[in-house]
Amino acid sequence: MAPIAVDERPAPPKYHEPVQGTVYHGDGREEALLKHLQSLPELQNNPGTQPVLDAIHEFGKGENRYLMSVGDTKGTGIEKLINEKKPKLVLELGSYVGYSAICFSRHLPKIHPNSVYPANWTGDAKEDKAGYISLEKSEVYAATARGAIELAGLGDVVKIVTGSSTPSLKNLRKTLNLPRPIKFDMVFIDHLKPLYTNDLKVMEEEGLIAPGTIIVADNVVKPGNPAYLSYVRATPEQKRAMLARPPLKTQPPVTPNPSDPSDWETAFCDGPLEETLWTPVESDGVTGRGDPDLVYSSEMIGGWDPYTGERDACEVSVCLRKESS
Ligand SMILES: C[S@@+](CC[C@H](N)C(=O)[O-])C[C@H]1O[C@@H](n2cnc3c(N)ncnc32)[C@H](O)[C@@H]1O
Repeated sequence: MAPIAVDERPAPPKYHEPVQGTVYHGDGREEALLKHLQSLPELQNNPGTQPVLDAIHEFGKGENRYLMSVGDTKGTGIEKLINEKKPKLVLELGSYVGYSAICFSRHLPKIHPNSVYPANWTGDAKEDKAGYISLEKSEVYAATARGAIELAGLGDVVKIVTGSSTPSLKNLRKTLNLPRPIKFDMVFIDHLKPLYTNDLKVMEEEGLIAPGTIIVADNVVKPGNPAYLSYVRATPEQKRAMLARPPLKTQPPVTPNPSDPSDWETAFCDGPLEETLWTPVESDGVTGRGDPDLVYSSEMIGGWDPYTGERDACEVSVCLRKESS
């Protein structure tokens, strides 16, 4: 595993205290954000994507306006990755108000100018499809995201699917009328932290993740996700041994993050895999066994929360190959 890629830029200014344990979404701020964006004269008439991202970020600086977006520092690292790896089909878990969807999807039409985007997809398996599919549980947040994405001129490029992620993933091919196999080139996981591992396993089973897919998981330092890191850093042998054990009916104690930040690079390489035998209730009864034979190579991209100045990172895992068991 490569070391944490250090972001050389200074930490962003601190606009809010850490929000954990407080109400930091769902109190009307997302609807207020949409109204605000739609009221700004400079965002009407195709302003491009950056002014919309800047306006979302500015709004989030206000009192009780913190937004749980990926933000600029981690976002820039992922944008670099997109421009380097040139994914055609990108899947996101957790749209929220659309910041990451705008930030990442804006590169697709430049990289793949001749491809067909979701607004014009047909069922034709031979079609040269590109696009950004984003899953969001909340109708309210999805409405804000759609509005912001329209203002950014990306309405044809991004498709938001509302509903709980796990059943949405099970039904995704049908919902989007996509042929099988349909592998996504990149997946951005940024929804409910305990769901990361179960949903990753569901995507493996559904063939949405396969050799070549790059998976970027946000917030693996703040608040952290030891079970997820253990899964993507485990060997096929470790995963097979784990699957031989019965599923857990209750959530086991969550393993804490390492106390020394320099340990992040190697932490969880032999981590709490047993925690992934528990399926959160939010999975709506869909249990993922996953494909233990998939081999990943992982590294972290460092950055900061865009408003609190807390250090955070994304785990970038490349699916290298499928080992025969
Ligand atoms: C951290 S925010 C996403 C931020 C967004 N990716 C960005 O960077 O702009 C997490 C989002 O996941 C959504 N979410 C939570 N549980 C979900 C589930 N089971 N299925 C789909 N979305 C879910 C929340 O409603 C919230 O909008």
